[in-house]
Amino acid sequence: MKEKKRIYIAYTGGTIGMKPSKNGFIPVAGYLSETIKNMPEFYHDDMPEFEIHEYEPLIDSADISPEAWQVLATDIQDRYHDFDGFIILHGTDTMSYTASALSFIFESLSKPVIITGSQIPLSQLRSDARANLLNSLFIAAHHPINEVCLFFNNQLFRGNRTTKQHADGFSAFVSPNYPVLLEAGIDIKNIAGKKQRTVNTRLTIGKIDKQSIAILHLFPGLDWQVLDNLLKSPLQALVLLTYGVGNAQQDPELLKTLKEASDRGILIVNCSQCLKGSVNMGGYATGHALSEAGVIGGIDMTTEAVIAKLHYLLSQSLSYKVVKELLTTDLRGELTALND
Ligand SMILES: NC(=O)C[C@H](N)C(=O)O
Repeated sequence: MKEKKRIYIAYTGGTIGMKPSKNGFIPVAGYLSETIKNMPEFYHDDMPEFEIHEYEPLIDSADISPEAWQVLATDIQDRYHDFDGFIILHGTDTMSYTASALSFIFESLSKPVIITGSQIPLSQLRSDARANLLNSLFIAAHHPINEVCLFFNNQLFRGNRTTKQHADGFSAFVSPNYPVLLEAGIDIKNIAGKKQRTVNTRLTIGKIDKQSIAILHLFPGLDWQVLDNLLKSPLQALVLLTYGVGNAQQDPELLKTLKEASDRGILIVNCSQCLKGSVNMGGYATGHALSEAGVIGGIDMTTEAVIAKLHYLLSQSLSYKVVKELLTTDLRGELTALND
């Protein structure tokens, strides 16, 4: 008989393992593992062996942080040699941020890492957790894609390309600018997943700390004083959510404020408010003016990927120039390089 693959499950919290209480769903220690023990399908002959490591405390993913990302990455690094693949059980609210952050922190990943969760707890009727976890385990063992992936509602995505699009539907995630990697239907269909041999080399991980970053969503009538105040705070980077392909109001006051901030060494990244498509500051005069003011194009990265990338890059000892360059460089498949 073929030896079974071994999968490590890092259980951080989220709805998947929650229990109903009089104040709504709450994470309860031991509850998820107990529920799984009573589900024979997880022990089917075709399923891999798995070990669940429950974090303490279990959290709602609203409480995730760069410090917690570092703990998670170190945990996986410590167990890297003992397992064939890794699953992270996580709340959906910030799942795309964690998937993006881990993609950057893991600097030499050659085994599958799949992050998943659910909209309804595993123990509840009509839960999506059973399918999400069963498929994640099955895929990690039998269809490994050696990168940080996110599995939800029968689709395996590149983690750093995802965003949460639905607050209460089962199709909670989309990958607006990159195709689905695998589709779980009657068969597991490979769409854009790159198959590579799983090798047991050492996993190198990078440092990640909390950095001073802000996001500003442009809208008609935005008072520039608000932006000015934000840029006066001890800020390292600002993500500017602009219109369409990266356009902003053609107001000299705005451009002057941005130019001064970027001259002071604040990184200003231009991301579109649109879900799909890419920033191209050469497209319109309004966008061109931003690039003249020192604003960096976020290309087709999700806001989650940009935030994670900024936390990661600013945690390395890199010069402003190098960080600026790496922001627009494809590090882990998070952006479509302009010549692709
Ligand atoms: N579906 C979920 O997991 C939502 C939950 N609030 C969380 O993100 O932890």
